[in-house]
Amino acid sequence: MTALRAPCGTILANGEAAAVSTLALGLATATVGATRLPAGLAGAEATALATAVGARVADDGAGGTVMTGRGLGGLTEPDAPLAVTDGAALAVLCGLLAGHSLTAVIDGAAPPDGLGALLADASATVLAAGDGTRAPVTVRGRAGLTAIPAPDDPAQEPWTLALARVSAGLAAAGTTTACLPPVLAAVVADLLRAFAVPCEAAPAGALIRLTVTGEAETTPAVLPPDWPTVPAWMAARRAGEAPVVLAIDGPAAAGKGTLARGMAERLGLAYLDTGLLYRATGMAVRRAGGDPDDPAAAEQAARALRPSDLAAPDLRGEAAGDAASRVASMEPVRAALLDFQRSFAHAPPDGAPGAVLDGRDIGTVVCPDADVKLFVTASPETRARRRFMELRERGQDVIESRVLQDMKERDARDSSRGIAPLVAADDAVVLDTSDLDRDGALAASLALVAACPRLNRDAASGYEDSADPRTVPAKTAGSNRPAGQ
Ligand SMILES: Nc1ncnc2c1ncn2[C@@H]1O[C@H](COP(=O)(O)OP(=O)(O)O)[C@@H](O)[C@H]1O
Ligand SMILES: Nc1ccn([C@H]2C[C@H](O)[C@@H](COP(=O)(O)OP(=O)(O)O)O2)c(=O)n1
Repeated sequence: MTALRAPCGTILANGEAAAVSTLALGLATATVGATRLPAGLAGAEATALATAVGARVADDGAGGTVMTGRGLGGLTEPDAPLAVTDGAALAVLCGLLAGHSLTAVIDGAAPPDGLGALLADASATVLAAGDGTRAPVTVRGRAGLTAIPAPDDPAQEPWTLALARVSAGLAAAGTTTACLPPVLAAVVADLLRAFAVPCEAAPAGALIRLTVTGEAETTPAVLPPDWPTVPAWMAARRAGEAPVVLAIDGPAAAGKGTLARGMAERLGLAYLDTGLLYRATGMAVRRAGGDPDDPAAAEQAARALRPSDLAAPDLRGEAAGDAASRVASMEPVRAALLDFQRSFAHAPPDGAPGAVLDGRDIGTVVCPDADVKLFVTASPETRARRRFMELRERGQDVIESRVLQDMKERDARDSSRGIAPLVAADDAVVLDTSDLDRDGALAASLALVAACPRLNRDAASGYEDSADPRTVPAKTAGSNRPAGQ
């Protein structure tokens, strides 16, 4: 497997996808009952592995696979070496096997550094050939693993080992924590929840900390053919519930608007580009012949602002951006625009079940209680390039180095102002889009929304009413106790 695709684009690539696929088959084989794994998760290698450790595997008739597992601790000892072509998948597999009283040889990929030591902490043994970095690997597992503590600085741990710790933790008493990159964490959290494994997600710097409860009573998951996807809870939210608020902040041309619009469209939410309010205010001052640095003129323009002013055709240009950045540093202007933004968030137009707002201070000032906070960023050079291309496509005659310089000045002004400066909220997830295309950034953000603990908890009853049963985890049949117990 080279990639795991969400409906909106590639969500995990290469090793990450192989590791998630292995975790999925591990969960399926450790659950009594039938789980349908979509085609993207159950490739030939995963299917062969599941069969070799005792799961029953059948075609689901739609390109996917139905795996019938034997329960936690119920895997059987393979009678031949297991073939794994990816080192991350190998690490996850070793973690899964570590909780079983069996010995297995795994051949193919090299084990990641530190895997043996990590699983030794859980009381399992991993023996690697030669210098310990080459295949084959022998795992001697045992029932009743100890949960492996996270390292002192989890951010320094490679994600391969963090995920191996999660897979070993499924069979260990107590909780296991692992810090993973946001998209991977969200997909893993979604997968664990689909099998009813208790899992909490919380931001930890640029990573997400997952806290996973081991020895949980799992139930067979029903994963939709296009998993990973956003669960149906958004559609299932009932009238009268507090609107969902998604706050997206970050510097200029980081991709906030593109992302916010995409999320609003996918989730059926209303969208407010709050930068437009400041742009319209700045341009109103300019059009009246005033100076955007004049606080009295700026406040007056902010108070006089009407929703129809946001449709003015000249608000997207750099002149408007510059004027906006100037009026935005004035407290009375911000106060005058605050009500408009909060009303939009708390009573979204057209009866939408929630709102996405993008700006600079949504997560910190406008909506500090937002359900999900993203701080979208990218390197100044990347952002300047994007803005340059955007302006050039609009027929404007611009010089890239000048755009970069203007952007750095605006960043400095937005970040250093005394009031509502551009900073990430403590509880925001930082999403760096420098190496993500539009689809990748959207997929990552939707996955984060899908993993938001509060929204998932709120949505628990909504699942039952959902018109789309594909994302409803089956809660009725099966458990993770081995058959006959
Ligand atoms: N992830 C991305 N990769 C490449 N280009 C992007 C990405 N996100 C946005 N863009 C482009 O960059 C420009 C700025 O994006 P925009 O969403 O307006 O940023 P912001 O709202 O943060 O100022 C637009 O031309 C947009 O199409
Ligand atoms: N919530 C907000 C939104 C924008 N601003 C300011 C900061 C920016 O310099 C200007 C213009 O913002 P806008 O998001 O439209 O600008 P970019 O598209 O990111 O270049 O307004 C703000 O201070 N608070």
